[in-house]
Amino acid sequence: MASIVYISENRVRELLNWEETYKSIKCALESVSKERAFQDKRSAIKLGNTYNFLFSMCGGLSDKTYGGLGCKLFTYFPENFRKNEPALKANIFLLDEETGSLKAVIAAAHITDWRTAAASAVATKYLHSENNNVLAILGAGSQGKAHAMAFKYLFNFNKINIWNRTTERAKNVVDELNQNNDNTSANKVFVAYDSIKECVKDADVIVTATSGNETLLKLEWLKKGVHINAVRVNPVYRELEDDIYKSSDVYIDYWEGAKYELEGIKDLGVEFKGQIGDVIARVIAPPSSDRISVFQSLGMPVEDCAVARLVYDLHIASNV
Ligand SMILES: NC(=O)C1=CN([C@@H]2O[C@H](COP(=O)(O)OP(=O)(O)OC[C@H]3O[C@@H](n4cnc5c(N)ncnc54)[C@H](O)[C@@H]3O)[C@@H](O)[C@H]2O)C=CC1
Ligand SMILES: O=C([O-])C1=[NH+]CCC1
Repeated sequence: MASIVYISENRVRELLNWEETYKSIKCALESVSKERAFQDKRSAIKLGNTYNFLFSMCGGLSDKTYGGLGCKLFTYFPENFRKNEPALKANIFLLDEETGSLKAVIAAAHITDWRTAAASAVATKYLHSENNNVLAILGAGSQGKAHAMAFKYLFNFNKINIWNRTTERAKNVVDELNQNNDNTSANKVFVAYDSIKECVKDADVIVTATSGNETLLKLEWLKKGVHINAVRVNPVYRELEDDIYKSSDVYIDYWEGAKYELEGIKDLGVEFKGQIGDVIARVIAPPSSDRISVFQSLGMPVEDCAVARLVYDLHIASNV
């Protein structure tokens, strides 16, 4: 029996790059439109009388380059910050597609950040073709930071505004991103804001990536034709006010998840236009440029399979 490979968070960080992550996630998103994705909604188990959860996301993606079979197990323990530990801990179990044997266990917190940011980037590419000058990000946590890096790299926005509930955190993240981007330029690309209204005022694209229960974004603040990637996943609380959903073209990643996790948005009378993969595959049209578009992201099991396969192949190729 072949030995089982373990790939740590540090090793994943060394291996991943935005070009390949983007391509693997585009493949995963498109696969739902081409019957190459085998997956269901994520399962969630509440752990007794706590706010702790254990989730699983299992599936298979059929593709020569990015195909994989696997399952991501992750926990969300919101009180972990008291122990100086991240709330989300994740591992992907990658299985052999021929035999079902376990091939690798891959630490997946970084994968989750990067693949989610890459999914927003693919959605932005296919739903919003023009004017990528100013990006606004609400939330300077792991997702907010990964989105800032991905969108700078993949689109080259001239200005990336970042708001966080505590401005101190937004400033720290902005300083770190500017340092890594270009230490010498007087015009810094990343700018911290303490007002959401000011942060999004000139934005062509917006990302919302917080974990609070408040509605953050108002329709009256938005530019015509703006594209929004709404990353927060919660069946009850939403970061965008209801009027935004009602006045926009709303796209999703996969129907199986949306049926269960996005009921609250459907209850507003919003009809989803379809899956991003259907736009990539030209089964449905993208929105017209004067409409507000929303990508309501849930995160799909096959995204994890695609990036796990990528990480595994890169690890094996550079480990000989
Ligand atoms: N769509 C997808 O595929 C995925 C979505 N997510 C979602 O992304 C969101 C962010 O996750 P992470 O960045 O990993 O978390 P994190 O814990 O690193 O960051 C959370 C952010 O939310 C902010 N926040 C907390 N309470 C707030 C409030 N009441 N008002 C405004 N901001 C508040 C914090 O300041 C922080 O910036 C979560 O809602 C999570 O469910 C996470 C992974 C994948
Ligand atoms: O797809 C994913 O991994 C997650 N979605 C929401 C929290 C984590």
